[in-house]
Order: sequence, then structure tokens, then C-alpha cells
Amino acid sequence: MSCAERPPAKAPEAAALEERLLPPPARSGDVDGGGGRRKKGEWEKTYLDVLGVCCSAEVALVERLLSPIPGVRKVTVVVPSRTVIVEHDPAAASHSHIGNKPNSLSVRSKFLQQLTRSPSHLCVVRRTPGAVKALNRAGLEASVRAYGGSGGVLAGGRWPSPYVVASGALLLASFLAPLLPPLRWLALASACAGAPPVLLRATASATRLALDINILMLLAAAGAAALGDYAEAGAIVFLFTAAEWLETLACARASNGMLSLMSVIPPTVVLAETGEVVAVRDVQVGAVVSVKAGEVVPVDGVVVDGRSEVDESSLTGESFPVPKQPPAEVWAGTINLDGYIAVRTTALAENSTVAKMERLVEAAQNSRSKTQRLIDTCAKYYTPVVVVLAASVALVPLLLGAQDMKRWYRLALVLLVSACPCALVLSTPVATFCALLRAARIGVLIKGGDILETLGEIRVAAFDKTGTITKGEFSIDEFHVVGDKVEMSQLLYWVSSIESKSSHPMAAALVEYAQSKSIQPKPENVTEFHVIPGEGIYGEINGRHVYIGNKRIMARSSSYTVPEMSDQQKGASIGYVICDGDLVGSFSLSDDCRTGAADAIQELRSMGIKSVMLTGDSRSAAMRAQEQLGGAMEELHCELLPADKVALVGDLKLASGATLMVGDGMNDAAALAAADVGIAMGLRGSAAAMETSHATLMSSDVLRVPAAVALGRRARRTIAANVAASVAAKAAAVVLAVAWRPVLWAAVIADVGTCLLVVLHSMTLLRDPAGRGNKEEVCRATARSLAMRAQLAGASDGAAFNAEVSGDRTKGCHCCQKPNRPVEQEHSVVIDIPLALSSAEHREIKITTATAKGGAGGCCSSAGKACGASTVTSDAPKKCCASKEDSRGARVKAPCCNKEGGERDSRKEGAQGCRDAKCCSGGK
Ligand SMILES: Nc1ncnc2c1ncn2[C@@H]1O[C@H](COP(=O)(O)OP(=O)(O)OP(=O)(O)O)[C@@H](O)[C@H]1O
Ligand SMILES: [Zn+2]
Repeated sequence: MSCAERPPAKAPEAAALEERLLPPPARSGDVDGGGGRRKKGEWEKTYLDVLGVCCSAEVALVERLLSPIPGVRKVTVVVPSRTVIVEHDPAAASHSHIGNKPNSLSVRSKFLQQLTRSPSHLCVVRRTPGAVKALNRAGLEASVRAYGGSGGVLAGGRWPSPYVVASGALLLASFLAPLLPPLRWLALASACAGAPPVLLRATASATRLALDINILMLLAAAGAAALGDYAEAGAIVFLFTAAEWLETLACARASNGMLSLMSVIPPTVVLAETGEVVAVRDVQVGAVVSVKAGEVVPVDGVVVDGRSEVDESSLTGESFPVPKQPPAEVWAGTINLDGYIAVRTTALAENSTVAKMERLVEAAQNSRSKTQRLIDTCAKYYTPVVVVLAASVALVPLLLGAQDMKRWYRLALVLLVSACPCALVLSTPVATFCALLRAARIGVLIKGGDILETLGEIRVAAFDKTGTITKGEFSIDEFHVVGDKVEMSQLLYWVSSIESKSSHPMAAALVEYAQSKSIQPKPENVTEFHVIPGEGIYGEINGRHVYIGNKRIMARSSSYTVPEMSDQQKGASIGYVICDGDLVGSFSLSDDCRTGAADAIQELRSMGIKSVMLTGDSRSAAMRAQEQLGGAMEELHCELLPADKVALVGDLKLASGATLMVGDGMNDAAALAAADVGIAMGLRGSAAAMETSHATLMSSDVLRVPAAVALGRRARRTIAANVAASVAAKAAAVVLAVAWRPVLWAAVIADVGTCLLVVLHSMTLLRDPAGRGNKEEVCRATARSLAMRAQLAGASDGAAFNAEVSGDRTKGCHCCQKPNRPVEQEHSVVIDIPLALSSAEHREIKITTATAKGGAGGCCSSAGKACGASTVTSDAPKKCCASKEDSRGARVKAPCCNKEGGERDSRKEGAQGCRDAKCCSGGK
């Protein structure tokens, strides 16, 4: 059996497969804590599809049934996806269930087939047949889900149960009763035919003295039959069971979406050196595995050999191939498209990004939002109140000797049917579930319904600059020796050695710069190292005490005053090197805004959200980013310490309301936590940020921020509509019954119909909002993919590349042909620098910019390179790299007003530095 060739769709021989997927118990039992193995005594999770879970009423039942099973620690019921997650001790469970395999071979082989496509941890499957049996005995229709597979029984195309079919057919036949009166008995038969599964569940919940929809419906049907309304009784049972079936289908679609997110990691990997095939969970950190074209990358790691393009959409939601060559990072679950790569593992399978993502999504879906908690509390009282009401409607008129008792009984039955708050209870979780799923698909991991709802309330968005608005890829503009204490080579050696210990984006640029001057860093010679937040770093090398950082660090470590900036240095970040109290070097570096950052901020503005920049970098660097954004930020705060950022976030919350903070999680973890919603940037960003922030952007596409806010708003609207619909439907059914006449089947339709409606309406959240086609996405994708390819191909000359991708610029966007129009906008910008450092500088500048802007200008200006955000149509004045005026008439020099179209030559100054910039978006 060759595991290397993994035919995902075909099911190889069942026995061989079982051998592979279900290792002998001895092996899984003796795992130790070492290496890639699971630790002894760790809990495992098994996922069950439980169709009988309809609303929160069944949650307690499921828990009661499963908790007593030995080895089961925790039972979690996810109502919207009808999933039960059983956490159990594999050792205990396997002890009591050795050889105890799922009963029917057909079911078993069916899901063994699914296992071929699913990850490793599935040996647990056979250890919980007890759970499945217990649930099925209570009529809950449970089955084990192949984790990561394409959905257990829930997978689409499931037919209605024979009970539903029989009930429907009999009911239909009974409609011929006017022609042949005895046929009316068929309606009663229809009720009986559909009843068994309902009866099973009703009994299960009656035994624990709970009142659920099954009991209510049975009572209503029995009542109707007792009153002689056989047709009504049949209709109640049939409508109820049929609606349940439809709802299951709908839920199946939603949860299938979840499963496709839990991507398809192969169970085995091939070690590159030996060709040996090992289970993915046994792969150690540092092992090199080979990944052929078309295969799924099985582990997180770095490419050490080969070259390929990888589809990362399962993680980032961005559907374009990303070129990879050493030493690029790759992630488990992404697809190697067209080349061979060897990957050195950097994390165990269970710690891979996709595994963490799975855990987060799962936890998010289990968490209850405040709306949901409120509704659940109301629902708890609703049912008993309505049942008591129904009882009094039946009994009081009887005691008073009313005439038309049949009418009163029917009214009581209508109330009884309306007593299940099913739709209301489902209104929030299903919508939240779908929205979270949608968010994950577009590469935004949101940790729960509460955060989703808060996202919809956001009024201010604060952005960190370095690594969030900008790429965090600095280029060194200048590097000087100051004084004659050291030589250049010595200085570069110190700086690069100490910087190799820092994770700040500037560090990488400085190390690279030294290497380009043939100086190799020697981090091992750095005896002491620490980071001074907001200032820079300190290191001891060969007995020297060296500080590297901004002007604050200079003030701290020397008696020098900050030298005047040269003209060349305006708009850059300036750094100083201080050795034993003497200023020995200075450098300047700059960084560019990310593609789409400007559009993201414009989009937020169009949604009525104010954008603010919070940066630890210098004022000039902040201004430069602002220029590149076309003046989109409404406030700039610079030279901030991490604590200043926290304080500012607090101020924004007070002044403007719900505040969103987007950061790369390096120096703004505290600010992210302080915001109402903190979004950490990127796959590349620290993994810790992913776990501590409220939400994570899996790609570096800032445009996902407005998308996430829009999704939050949509989710809130959907939930509100769901709640309104479910309340209105109940009210309408009762009003109709009181005002006109009690029609039982109408009440049933109002009940189960709204349930279905709520599910279907929530599922619209899974789709893209109307009017925002995929075109925009595709445009951006192609643009970026092309840009990256060009980068990899070493396109040294931007011109050729631009010509290739830009097509006919005058027509507008090359992919969607929308014209790129310059947009006039005027707004004031507040620039704020903390008082402590500079003289109180707080001024407002009126900036009018004409940008060929995404939203209004052409769908893909965000695509930058391809579509040319910088394109200016013929009627707009062309004044390349023009300067603009601030309100005082002072000229603010634009170093390169829009670089989207080309690359900046860092050695040249200002406008001359703009190579191929189809410029002037900043010009008036
Ligand atoms: N490793 C380093 N080497 C040189 N300078 C550094 C280093 N780390 C920090 N600095 C200096 O300290 C300043 C503040 O750093 P900090 O990390 O707080 O903010 P930032 O990353 O520049 O900006 P942002 O807050 O927008 O992410 C930097 O602008 C830089 O001048
Ligand atoms: Zn219900």
C-alpha cells in the first residue's frame, strides 16, 4: 500500500485502510510526551452528527445521555450544526471498547471512505459507539462524523425518512375523503405513521421531566384527533417531521461549509531524506518532508528545497497562488499547485496554524453571545407561560360552562403548538454560526458571537502603522558613520549582530543591508540583549554597550542632541547607533503602504467609521504613510509608547464609541486587548497574537477589515430580522386563532415554517453580499499574484512588468473595465504628537486629494499594480509628484506621491526617486 499516492476520492480496500487509519490500541496507548506524539492522559474529541437536536431543549437531554459513559469528560452540543462534541479519555474509552466497533459495516465503511480524506486523529471513532447507541436509543439519529471529512450523515442528498414519506402519502390520500368518506381514516393513519421518531424523542425528554417541541406537537396531534379533526392531526405530524427534515438539509449545507474549512490534511507524510512514510502526527519538528505537485502541505514549515506555487485559500481566503521558494513559510492545509517542494517542519501537527484555527472556530461556535443568552433566558420562561395559558384557555371556559367548547379546545391546542420558541432560539446561533463561517472563509477568524456583534457596532478604527498599514518591509535609504570612533565595517557588524536578535521589521532590513556590504552578523557574540519598547534595542557586543533606536533612545543613552534631519531623510524613519554613550552612526529607512490599505480606509469612511493611525514611529514616517494613503486617515498619532496606544484607545472608546484596533501584535498587544475588538494581522504575525486577540486576519489584506465590519453589521441585521420574524409569526398565529378561527395546521406552519425560514435566512450570511461580485476579489487576486510572480522572477525593471499587467490603462481597470475616476475629497486631519517629546504640536491640515480610488473610481484600484490606483484619466491634471499645500500655505513635500505604479529608487530623492510611478494622485 502506498500512502504517498493518496487518491482522495477513491476508497482503497477497507481492511488496508482500517489498518492505516486505526492503529492498534497498543500503539496509541503507549504514547509518551516526547516528540511529535500526544501526551499521555490527553483528552480526545469525537464529533457526532445528531440530527435530532432541534433547539436548546435537547441539549440537556444529550448531556444526560452521554455524561454517564465511562471516560467521557465533557459533552458540548453545537445546536446550529447539530453537532455533539464528546471529549473523552482515549485510554479509558479504548479500554472498555477494545474491538467494539460501530455496528453496521455499511455505516462503517461509509465513513472509512470519508476518512481517506481526513486528518489523523480519527482512531477515536471506534471508541464511542456507546455514545452513538445511547443517542439513537432516544431517537436522536446520531452518527460519528469523520473529523475533517465531508460531513457524516449530514452530507447533502439525504432522503426524508420513511416515516415522513409514509405520513405524507397517507395524508395526501386522505384528501380524497370527500369522494370516499372512509378515506378520512387515512389522515389518522398518516399521523400514526409519522409519529414514531417524534414519540421516541418525546419519551426521552418526558422521562427527564422536560417539555420539548416533540411533546407539544404530539399533544396537539392527539388533541386534534380527540376532537375528530383527523386531517389536522395528520397535518401536524407531517408538517412537523417534513420541516425538520428540510431544516436538517439546510443545516447540513452550513456545517458542510465548516468541514471544508477544516481542511484536508493528509494522514501521512513522506520524509524527504529516506522516502519513509510516517503518520503526520508523528512528524517531529525539524523533519524535512517532501510535498509533490497537487498534494496538500501536511505540516507548517519552511521551504528548504524546490519551487512552487501554493494555494493558501483554505487559510487566508485569498484565492490566488502564492509563489514559494526557500526560505518561504508554508502552512499545513494549503495546496502545493505545480512543483516539488521540501518543507522543514516548524510545528507539530497538532500545533499547526490550521489546527489552532479549527480549535478557535469551534470554540467560537460554542460560545454564546449576549443576545443569545438573553433569548435563551426568555425562552426558558416562554414555554411554561404559554402552556399554562393553553391549559387555562381549555379549562376556564369549561368551568364557566361556555357553549362552544370545541373552539376553546382548538384555541388551547394552537397555543400549545405555539409554545415552542424554536425559531426564536435558533435566530441567533444559526446566524452567528454562518457569519463566523463566512468570516473564516474570507480569512478573518472571529472568536465568538459577541465579538461579531461588536464588530457591527464599530465607530472608530485605529490602525498600527508598521506591518499593518505598511508592509513592514523596510529599505535602508542611508547609513552613515558619525564621528571617527568606529569604521563602517565595525558599525555594520555591531548593528547587524545585535539586530539579528530583534524581531522588529527594521531589524531584518538592517541585517540584510549589512550582508549586502559583505558583513556577516554574529549574534553569538552578543552577550546581552533587550528590547526597549517604543525606543529600540540594547545589546552588548565584544564588551561594548550599544543602543540602536530612535531619538528617545538617544536621549536615554547619550548626551547628544538630535541632529537636524537632512532633506533626504524627511519622510523616513531615522535611527541612531550609540556606543558607550557616543553617537557613532545614523541611518534612515522607509516602508511602503500595503496594497489596498488606502481603499480599506476609504471603505471604512464610507461606512461612517473614522480611521486613526497609532504608531510608535516618527512623525515624518507617519506623514509619509498618510501621503501614500491619499490623506485617508482622519487622525495621526505618532511616537507613541505601547502604553500611549492603550491610553489613546481608551480615549477613542470614550469619545466615539466602539473602537476597533488593528495591529501586528508585536508592540500593540495591550492596545489590541484594550479595544472593543482587537484584530491581529496575519499568518506571519505572531502565533501568540492569534490566540490573544479578539480576531485574526489570516492574510495581510487590510481590506478584510471593512469586510469583517460589514459582516458584523449584516449579522446583526440578520439576527434582528430573525427575532422579529419568529416573534411576529407566533403572534400572527395566535391572533388569527383568536380573531378568526383556530386553524391548527396554520399554527404548525407558523412554528416550523419560521424555524426553517430563520435557518435559511441566516444562511444568506454565507454568501457574498449582493452587488459585490467576486470580480473585485478576482481582480485583486490576479494583480497580487502577478506582482508576486514578477518579484520572484526578479523583474528588476518595473516598467516591463507594468506594461504587462496594466493593459489599456486609459480604458480603466483591465479586468472589469470600470473607468478609474479621480475622486475629490476634502477633510481635515489631526496630527498629534505626545507633548513630552516635541513642542505641543497639534494642528489641523486641510488636505484635498484627487485619487483614482477603488470604491468610486474603479473596482480594482486596490489592485494597485495591475489596475493602477495611480492612474489618472486624461481630464485630471498630470503633475507628477507634485507637492501639496497645507492650510497655512506651507508646502508639504511629497517624496513620491503615489508609488503604486512603480518602484521607488531609494537612492534618489523625492520625485526623482519615483521610478515608473504613474503619479500625482496627490497633485492638485
Ligand atoms: N530593532 C530595532 N532597531 C532599530 N530601531 C528600532 C528597533 N525597534 C524599535 N525601534 C525604534 O523604535 C520605534 C518604535 O518602535 P515600535 O515597535 O514601538 O513602533 P513601530 O513598529 O515603529 O511602529 P508601529 O507602532 O506603527 O508598529 C521605531 O520606530 C524605531 O525607530
Ligand atoms: Zn424546537
